[in-house]
Amino acid sequence: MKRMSWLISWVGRTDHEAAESGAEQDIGPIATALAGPKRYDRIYLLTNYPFERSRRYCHWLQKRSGYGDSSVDLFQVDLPSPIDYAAIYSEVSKNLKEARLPRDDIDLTFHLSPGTPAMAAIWIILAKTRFPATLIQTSRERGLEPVDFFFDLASDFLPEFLQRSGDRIGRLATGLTDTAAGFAKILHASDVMRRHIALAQRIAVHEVPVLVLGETGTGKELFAEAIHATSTRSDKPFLAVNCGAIASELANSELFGHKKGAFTGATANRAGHFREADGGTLFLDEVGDLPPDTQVRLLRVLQSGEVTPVGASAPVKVNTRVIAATHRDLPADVAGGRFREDLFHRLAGGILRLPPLRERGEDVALLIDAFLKRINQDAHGRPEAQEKTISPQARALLLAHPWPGNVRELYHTLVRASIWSTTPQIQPSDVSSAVLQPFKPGATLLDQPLVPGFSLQEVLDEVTRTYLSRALNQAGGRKSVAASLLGFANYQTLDNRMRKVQLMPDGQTSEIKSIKKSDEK
Ligand SMILES: Nc1ncnc2c1ncn2[C@@H]1O[C@H](COP(=O)(O)OP(=O)(O)OP(=O)(O)O)[C@@H](O)[C@H]1O
Repeated sequence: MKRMSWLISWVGRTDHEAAESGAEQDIGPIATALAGPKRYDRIYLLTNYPFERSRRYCHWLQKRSGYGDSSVDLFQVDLPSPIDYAAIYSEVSKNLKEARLPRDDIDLTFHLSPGTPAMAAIWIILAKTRFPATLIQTSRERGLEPVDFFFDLASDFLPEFLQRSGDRIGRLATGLTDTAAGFAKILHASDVMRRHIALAQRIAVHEVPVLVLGETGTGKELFAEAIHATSTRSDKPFLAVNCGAIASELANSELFGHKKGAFTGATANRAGHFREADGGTLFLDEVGDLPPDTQVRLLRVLQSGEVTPVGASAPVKVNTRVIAATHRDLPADVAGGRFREDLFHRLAGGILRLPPLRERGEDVALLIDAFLKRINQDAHGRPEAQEKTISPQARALLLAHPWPGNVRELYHTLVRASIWSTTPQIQPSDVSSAVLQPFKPGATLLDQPLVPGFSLQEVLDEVTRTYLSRALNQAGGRKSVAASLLGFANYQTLDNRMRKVQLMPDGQTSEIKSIKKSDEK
């Protein structure tokens, strides 16, 4: 495909004056640009001067620069003032959109010099965001020169900008009531969460990638779903992928697809998750676990908006928003060379750092009540079910616990406490039995009361689950490493044990999937 090049510019005062004075020296910025070595296919001029005056300028320009009638176009743009930034931005954007820009087959060049400084500033903003373009300027002293800005608006400035404006909105919105629907599932009472929700709502409407950092179980996936549901992509797919659970040799094919025959076992074409989520959002959980070559490919996809399936020669366009998450200390991984710095910046179009539950006591209190209500509702109608309440002493124990597994752990502790308690009111002893702690002689798992409902198998499974999860966490999700930490001969043994105790590859128990289902109701 032959690419065309267009020069786009305002017609400024000095351009008009140059044409009107007929001076040979001072030919004005546009004619100076056209005197350069580059030949454009189209000269696209905007004017906020009387149209007739600018039309006469165009005739002069064509004659002077040797461009034919058909290659110079003039458009009238009405502005209330040539220094009204908002009007310049919206009128120019409208005009360029009407010209069906940006287009793959057209290289745009914006000329900064003609017009007011406000007009130049808007060209820079448009070139760095919605209408990617080369920037040039001209001056009497130096003639034509390119303008280089070594920054990327999305990765260098938006995170800071969003953080600042999000904080401001957060402060203004203390007591926020109009939380967007997608965020309603995120139960919270703390100011810190309110601020994060306000920031996330703001990020949601921007088309930037998002990085969600936080300990396990802090709600990273819940935020990702809410951001998707609040974005313009809400009617398109939301696909969650746990990168830590993908074998490294399959990561490229899983994410970017493959062609039939690309490798042994590739018996059919595969679209890959990027294309499966086309138009929507791809949630890359545990992104820090991606192998180095997949990190390179991911960066390329984010830069170009194209994926090249394994074994394919031609790239395919995709329009997939990425929200990435990890419980790892990603900046430390960048410093240690385990995660690419350029990818980190690219992913961090918006950054959310979700605080652990132990730093938000008000949320624990609210979540206890909300989860207990949900547990009672879920149990309703079962013959053995009893409506449970919680004693003040048991609640105090829950409030004092540090919750290393955060919200997920709190929910499961309440599920266990309500199943294990034999009375309608959950007592402190039920809570201390239900809280999972590292296996130590004398700890609660060894002190379980032998009462109806006790099951030795349940206790053993719980111990197994705890150790498998810890090993998977410590191994960053790599099953073979986790298996050797546990003293298993191979990862198949780990897989078998995980299946037996219903532990999902991401360290969740299968019960948590059922919370997600009930969340979706
Ligand atoms: N503020 C909250 N309100 C209600 N439910 C929550 C909240 N935070 C988390 N949860 C629930 O806790 C569970 C864990 O949350 P989520 O999966 O989003 O955490 P995560 O940070 O992505 O965890 P991981 O790092 O282990 O993948 C989910 O079932 C989620 O619905």
